[in-house]
Amino acid sequence: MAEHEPFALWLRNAAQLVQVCSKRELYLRGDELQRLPVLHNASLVLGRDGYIKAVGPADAIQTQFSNASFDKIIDCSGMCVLPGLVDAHTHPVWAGDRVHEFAMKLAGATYMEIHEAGGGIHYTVEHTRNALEEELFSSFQHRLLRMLRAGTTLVECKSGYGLALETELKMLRVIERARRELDIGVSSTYCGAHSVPKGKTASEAADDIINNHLPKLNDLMQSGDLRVDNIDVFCEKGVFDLNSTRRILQAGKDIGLQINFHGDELHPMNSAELGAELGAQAISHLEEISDKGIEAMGSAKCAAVLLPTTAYILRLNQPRARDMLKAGVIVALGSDFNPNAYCYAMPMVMHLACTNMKMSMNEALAAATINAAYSLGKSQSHGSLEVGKQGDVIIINSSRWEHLIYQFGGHQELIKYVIVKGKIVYQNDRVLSF
Ligand SMILES: N=CN[C@@H](CCC(=O)O)C(=O)O
Ligand SMILES: [Zn+2]
Repeated sequence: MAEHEPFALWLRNAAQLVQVCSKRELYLRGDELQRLPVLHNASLVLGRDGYIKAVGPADAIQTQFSNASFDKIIDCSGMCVLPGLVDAHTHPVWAGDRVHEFAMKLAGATYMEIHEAGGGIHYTVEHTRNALEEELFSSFQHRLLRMLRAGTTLVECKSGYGLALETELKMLRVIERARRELDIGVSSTYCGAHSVPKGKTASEAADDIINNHLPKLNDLMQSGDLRVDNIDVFCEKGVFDLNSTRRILQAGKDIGLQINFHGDELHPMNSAELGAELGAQAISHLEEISDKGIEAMGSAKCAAVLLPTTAYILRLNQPRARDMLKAGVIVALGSDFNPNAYCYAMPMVMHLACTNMKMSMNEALAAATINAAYSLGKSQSHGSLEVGKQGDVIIINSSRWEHLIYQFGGHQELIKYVIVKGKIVYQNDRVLSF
């Protein structure tokens, strides 16, 4: 079949083209992760509508598109083409860094000791409440650009440094603006239950969220002013207990939000069991998950969003990735970018997942693409290189894709192009020479 219409991009002759999925799978788990579909000497065509039109052997694509015109052709000889990376968990809108707390933690303070002394999330809340919306947008935009340069084309972004309605809405507006104006995919999460505001109990904070925050959010969503995809709660000892968590998540689900929350991070809370029961799309952290929780998440197809940077920085127990994979849990990865875990780069996250959580490189890549997209309810359109999917692609300057994980911190030089919805949004022309 000859193709005549003009196309946006022809990525041709890639040494490897890593599809991740080839049968429109919405997630990969168990044995499916042993081998990922990788085409050798392959090409990919992106349409002007931003979607993938063809993927296949270079000579077949050459024949099929011999009469077509392209806005741009990239010769990918010696390079690899992969799906854009999906970062399934970030807190990227805030003011005031916490480098001083990093020093305290290095000196032995725990995350909760700092939190209970009024630092941690509380410190960031204070600074974020005082920041102008424009300032928050500007620093957020800069962070998104850095994520993009590290290969992320779709990112989950949480509110949660307001706690009070006014600042939570300010953060969600900033996220909404980025979603509308910037060339990066955004999944927006309301995380008003990130911490219990000073002067309130968890139950009072839950009442405020259910009676005041969520109805307002619902109005703004209905009027089209705001799009919010997910609801999050920090379910943790000394933060939101299981009962308050359940009430908030259920109320969020009732207004159409996907449940995607923090659970079983520092203490076993039975969060995994709760999430499975409520039909959560995903639960993050899970360093302290129970055996029953693993089983429940596997059966419920609730994604486990593992965050290797958190365990690394806070010196926590590593999440039990191997047990989860063995039990058929859908494992995804996120950077957890926040003032505690200051890491933008999914290639480094994948590396840590391999070294510290004992995942294979195939498992890590699937977790940072199709499974991360699944955790956001977006794997129909994102997370793999298949015809009909959104054209989110990265091209790396290496003839074996595994270098993206192997070269710890090397992604800055390796990533040559980042393409979002068929548009080149980053091109790295850095020349490495002495
Ligand atoms: N654990 C709760 N929330 C964040 C940390 C946020 C913060 O410390 O500012 C996390 O996922 O690691
Ligand atoms: Zn988090």
